[in-house]
Amino acid sequence: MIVTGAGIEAAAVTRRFGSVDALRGVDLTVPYGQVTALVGPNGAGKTTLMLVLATLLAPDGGRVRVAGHDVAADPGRVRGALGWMPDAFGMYDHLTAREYLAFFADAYLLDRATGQKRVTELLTLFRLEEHAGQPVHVLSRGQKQRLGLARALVHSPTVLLLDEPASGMDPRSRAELRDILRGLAADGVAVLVSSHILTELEEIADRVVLINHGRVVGEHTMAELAGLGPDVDARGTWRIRALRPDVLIEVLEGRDGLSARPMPAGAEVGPLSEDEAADLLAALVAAEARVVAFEPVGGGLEAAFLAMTREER
Ligand SMILES: Nc1ncnc2c1ncn2[C@@H]1O[C@H](COP(=O)(O)OP(=O)(O)OP(=O)(O)O)[C@@H](O)[C@H]1O
Repeated sequence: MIVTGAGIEAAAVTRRFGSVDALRGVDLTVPYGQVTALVGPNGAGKTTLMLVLATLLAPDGGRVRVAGHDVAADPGRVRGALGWMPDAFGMYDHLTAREYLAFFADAYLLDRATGQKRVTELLTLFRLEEHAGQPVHVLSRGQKQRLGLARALVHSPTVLLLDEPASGMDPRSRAELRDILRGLAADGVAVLVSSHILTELEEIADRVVLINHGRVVGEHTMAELAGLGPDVDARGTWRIRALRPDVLIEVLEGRDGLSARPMPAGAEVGPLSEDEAADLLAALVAAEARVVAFEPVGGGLEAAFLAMTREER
């Protein structure tokens, strides 16, 4: 395990497709021992960046080191140190789940005994033992996602890249994914994960890198985002429940320019800053709406995401 430097160090990375500048000078550091989230709207450049980091797409300019190795000069060493789970990946459908993992253990040149032990460990970790003998094509989407993550971990990588890993997973699998990623970070692995499911990232990630139009536009620790205060230009959606929903709706309708969506026994309102939310709560209490819940949806990360994309909507 490399303990100095960072798992990923990218500087001024550019990549163009025809007339589209997908990456316009990305600087990114992914430290060991942490989960870093890569968050941005559709088309921001996340997948393009992940492909560059995974040595699968050559950048036009800039410098990228993964686990201390240059992606252009030393792609073999990068791949040896890197676990990669793309958002859509091929499966060798007629192999069984166990054969599939054993194939990758061979590809990473693990000796037979170590490979078999590792495959069994991963089948257990991802609750796939009872499917070990089944062909991959009969697995459900969520089971395939779990197998894909197991595949990425076969060679015990020190840097892990995951593009939308939670899509298709049920709540239990997602909770397990969270525990597995936290466990890998605790073991010193540098994890970079992209996702649109912001509430989940808040539980998984230590820090978030916001990307938009091919550039990094913000970096925050989760602790910073949790503490976004009234002086921060970030507005989020708030979920309100009240024992008198009729009074709640009356107050919301009486406030000019407020965007509200009714929900069972309450409403979602926003985007609102913390200051505006505090004013609204005071008005609801004064009107005796009997408020039992008033909370931000998605928390600080959603607020930061909405602030980043607000100008475009
Ligand atoms: N092979 C390609 N050929 C042409 N344009 C491409 C190619 N790959 C990506 N692009 C363009 O580059 C930009 C960034 O795309 P990218 O897939 O990296 O975004 P993303 O952030 O992963 O988006 P999403 O959240 O929708 O997956 C987009 O404008 C996209 O159309």
